[in-house]
Amino acid sequence: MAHLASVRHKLLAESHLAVIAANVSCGAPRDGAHKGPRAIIDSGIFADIQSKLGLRTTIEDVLKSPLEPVKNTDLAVEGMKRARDVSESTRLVSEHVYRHAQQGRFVLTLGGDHSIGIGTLTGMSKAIRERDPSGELAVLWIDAHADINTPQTSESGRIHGMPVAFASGLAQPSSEGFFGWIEECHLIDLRRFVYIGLRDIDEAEQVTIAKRGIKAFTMNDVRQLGIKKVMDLALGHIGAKNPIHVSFDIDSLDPTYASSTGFPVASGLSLEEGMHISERLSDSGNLVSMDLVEINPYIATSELETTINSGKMVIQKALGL
Ligand SMILES: NC(=[NH2+])NCCC[C@H](N)C(=O)O
Repeated sequence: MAHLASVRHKLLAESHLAVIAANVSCGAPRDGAHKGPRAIIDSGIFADIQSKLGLRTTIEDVLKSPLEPVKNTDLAVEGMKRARDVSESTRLVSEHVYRHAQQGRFVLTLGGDHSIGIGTLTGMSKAIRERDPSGELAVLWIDAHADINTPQTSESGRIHGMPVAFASGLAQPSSEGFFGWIEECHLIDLRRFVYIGLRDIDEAEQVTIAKRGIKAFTMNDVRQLGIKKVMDLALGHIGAKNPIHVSFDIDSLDPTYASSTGFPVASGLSLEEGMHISERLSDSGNLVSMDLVEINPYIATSELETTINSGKMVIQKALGL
């Protein structure tokens, strides 16, 4: 039987894979990402994982019925479109993630647009702090986009471009209280945060990354250094002991491997490079949770199978298969 490498982390007490279907698309301008989780689940990936790894696998939907795009809530509140819906759905994601992580389970959250990262990062941060006060959560953000806009800097007002800002405290709750559920104990520390795959960064995001000294490997860096060296440096930056959460946006991959997504950007990671990232994380023994986001079955439908297959491969490698 294959070995679930990540179970080695001391914080993972149970042989239990908690899959959270974050069927949320209100953070993105286009509808459809809320169908991403089912598309992945229906591919049969978990039956495979369960039988090969002997893991108990549970699957939970975050929203009973996905919120429909509602025109009149589409107006921006203090720079955020659909603030109420995204605040509420990410709060639910955070609670689900926290509940499982607190029990020592590996948490895999399927998106959904990337706003759900607000929920996964905050839920994990809180759980890790409680379980091991000396161990701080580290985050690897694999993405074509930096998703670190604040409501003030965002040109689109879409919250899937803001999760890193909300989860790190750079973005503040609105005066009406949206995202007011995020407390100090939920926040991640950007000193233990690394980007890989960036190639479409807004000007204000560039400034934030430089000003905060956030570790970032763009696609140019990946081409110059090679993915192996990039992973050596990323893991070195994080430190050998800290538990790791990886937030993998499918659009980090080149559109050849993943075009069923809302914001594909040319010249991305090859599938092999994506799998290398997962494999290295699994081998580190420190991976405790993962997101796979932004698969949108309504886009490039003829390429959906390829996109899902790419998603499956990066998940399987991360779990040690
Ligand atoms: N998760 C994503 N696909 N993010 C795309 C964000 C695009 C742009 N930077 C924005 O803030 O609107």
